[in-house]
Amino acid sequence: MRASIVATVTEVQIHRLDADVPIPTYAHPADAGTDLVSTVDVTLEPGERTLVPTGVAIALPEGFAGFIHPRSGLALRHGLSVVNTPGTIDAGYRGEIKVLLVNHDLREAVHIARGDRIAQLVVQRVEQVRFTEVDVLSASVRGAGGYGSSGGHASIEATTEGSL
Ligand SMILES: O=c1ccn([C@H]2C[C@H](O)[C@@H](COP(=O)(O)OP(=O)(O)OP(=O)(O)O)O2)c(=O)[nH]1
Ligand SMILES: [Mg+2]
Repeated sequence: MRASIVATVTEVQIHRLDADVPIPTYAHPADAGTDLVSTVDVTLEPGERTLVPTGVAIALPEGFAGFIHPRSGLALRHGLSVVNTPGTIDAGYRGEIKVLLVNHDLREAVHIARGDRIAQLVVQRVEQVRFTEVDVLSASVRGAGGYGSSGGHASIEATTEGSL
């Protein structure tokens, strides 16, 4: 019989700078992200970026960070994304969470209304490390290979001709 896994929930303090903003919740069990809303009406012309307030400030425990990701539906329908995706919310940050939105659509403006869900916040455990300088790094299988060194950038025509 499989042992049941009980998820532990980490409490995070939240302070609303705007009383109308809902406390973020997860839309479905096991969702990674909880949506953030805009507290302003704003229009982004094609290619434009703007910093959007969300009306919330949080106090993450040490050892955690928040990451602001785009919402895929808005990205698909409107080309709306986050410039610095994922935006990093440090555990020590007590200011208002803001989202640096960008309109990647080449033709259409994106209209954001106050209360619209504009991005999602993913809270994760993070590590700090101590860097130790060495003259030669430990060996690895990958070595310095990167930027497509493992292949996978052949055209679709090439792969359908059996070059997988
Ligand atoms: O999308 C973002 C990114 C950052 N922040 C806040 C929380 C974060 O803790 C702080 C600093 O972010 P970051 O380190 O990315 O910015 P920086 O340009 O390096 O500024 P700083 O010198 O203040 O660290 O700004 C946001 O509200 N939204
Ligand atoms: Mg920084």
